[in-house]
Amino acid sequence: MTDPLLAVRDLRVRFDGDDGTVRAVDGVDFDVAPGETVCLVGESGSGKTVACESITRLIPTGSAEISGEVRFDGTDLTALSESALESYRGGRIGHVFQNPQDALDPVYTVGAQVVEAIRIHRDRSKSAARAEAIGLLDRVGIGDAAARFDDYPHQFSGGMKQRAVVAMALACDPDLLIADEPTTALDVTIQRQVLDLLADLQAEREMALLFVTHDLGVVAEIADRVVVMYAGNVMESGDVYDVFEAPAHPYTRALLACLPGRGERFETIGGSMADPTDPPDGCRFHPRCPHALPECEEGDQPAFRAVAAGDGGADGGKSGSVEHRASCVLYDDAHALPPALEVADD
Ligand SMILES: Nc1ncnc2c1ncn2[C@@H]1O[C@H](COP(=O)(O)OP(=O)(O)OP(=O)(O)O)[C@@H](O)[C@H]1O
Ligand code: NI
Repeated sequence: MTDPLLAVRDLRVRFDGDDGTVRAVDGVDFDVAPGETVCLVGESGSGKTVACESITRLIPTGSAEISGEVRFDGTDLTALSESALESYRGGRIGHVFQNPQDALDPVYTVGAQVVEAIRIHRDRSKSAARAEAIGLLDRVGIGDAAARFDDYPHQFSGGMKQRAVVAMALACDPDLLIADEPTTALDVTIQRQVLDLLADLQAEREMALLFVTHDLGVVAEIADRVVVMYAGNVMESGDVYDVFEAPAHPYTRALLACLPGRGERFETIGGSMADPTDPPDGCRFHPRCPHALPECEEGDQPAFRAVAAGDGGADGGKSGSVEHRASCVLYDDAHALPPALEVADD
């Protein structure tokens, strides 16, 4: 396959808290290829945000201990100094967060903030940057962008603020856009528009998109590849088609069974998220897993195994470049269990 643009290996992020060490991300591996859309999914608290924010070290390192490798276009970002990393942040790597409010400064006009996002990494005259900013605001769907340029954030609706934040993230034409639940804070009707905008921009700019969501409907729609996280670990990853057609890990199956329209029931996963200060041994999901075996309770999170070919990747070639892998003993050589073991009644 093409060399990944982003390769995350054994990423671990720990916070020291009053109640002990929070193992927010506990050995995560995933890749994002150039121009690819990768969705990170998982229940609340599974470590999606922390994993994304560690890529460009947006997490203050004073409070967190980050280890592992984050290779972006061949450079290990974890080894860079703060100032070297700043040239990536908002440069080749753009970010869009859940709440546009947090990304905009209320005391500056929207236009000035887009100009600033352009000029921080690029040598542009004020007038050239202004023209570029208006073009960007227009592109993200802000009507009459030249007139709205001098508005303050409070004069924008929530959806327009998020569009402006997207414009800022695009200011330096990033190779990778990281969007962490970018539509969650918006009204439902607006969510769709912002999602469509991101999908269009991704295609038009051939930009890779790392998209965090817990909405599997959105994943099915936009992802090329899906990475399923639980309790700071990746449980399963693969081409979105393979993972949705033939979810391998019991956790993924349980998540998918929660999707309306999948199977007979619309259910929730029983039990609660593992305690990040004291996660269970073995597979983090075993206390909630309907298929747990005694060996699932011991040791580390199981190693990744390739999920048997031909279990649903019925398209044969299409998804051939992305390996479908699961961290589950059921895919271990010792267990020749049929991978199509059902969780939901579908
Ligand atoms: N600054 C911090 N200090 C201590 N613990 C933290 C900090 N930030 C996150 N955590 C903990 O790390 C774990 C992972 O959090 P994270 O926000 O990455 O989850 P998430 O998958 O993004 O969830 P959500 O879907 O709710 O956004 C949680 O247990 C959270 O409480
Ligand atoms: Ni989050």
